[in-house]
Amino acid sequence: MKITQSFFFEAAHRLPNVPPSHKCFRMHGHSYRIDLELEGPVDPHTGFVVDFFDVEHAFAPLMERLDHHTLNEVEGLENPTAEHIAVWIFDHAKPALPLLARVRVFETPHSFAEYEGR
Ligand SMILES: Nc1nc2c(c(=O)[nH]1)N=C([C@H](O)[C@H](O)COP(=O)(O)OP(=O)(O)OP(=O)(O)O)CN2
Ligand SMILES: [Zn+2]
Repeated sequence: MKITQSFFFEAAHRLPNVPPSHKCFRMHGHSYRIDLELEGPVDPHTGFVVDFFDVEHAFAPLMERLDHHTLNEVEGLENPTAEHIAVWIFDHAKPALPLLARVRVFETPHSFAEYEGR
């Protein structure tokens, strides 16, 4: 069974490795949406794969590091593309969420990066 929980945060970033003529070379902001997908068996008693409240609690420390921050200043996100943010979130969230199977990072409603840990 798969479950997905979405989180939303605001952050600034710039992409240091695109040409200076690229608009994303300049500092700007996004309203990010993060989808955390967890996969595992349904507990026969609770009916949950994982309680959504527990997912929220486990993800809260990472939200603290991202929400209303300049992502380039976050260790490991010096080049904060959606792809790198997806990997960063997966790697940092996995220890607290062992059933984490996929992370999607939406920079806009119509563009996202997806990472499954490989
Ligand atoms: N493969 C990727 N391509 C781009 C990424 C990325 O992370 N991975 N990031 C960007 C920039 O962050 C850019 O700000 C993205 O904005 P954009 O898709 O252009 O969307 P906007 O809403 O800001 O602009 P519109 O003019 O409305 O399309 C670029 N590429
Ligand atoms: Zn951007």
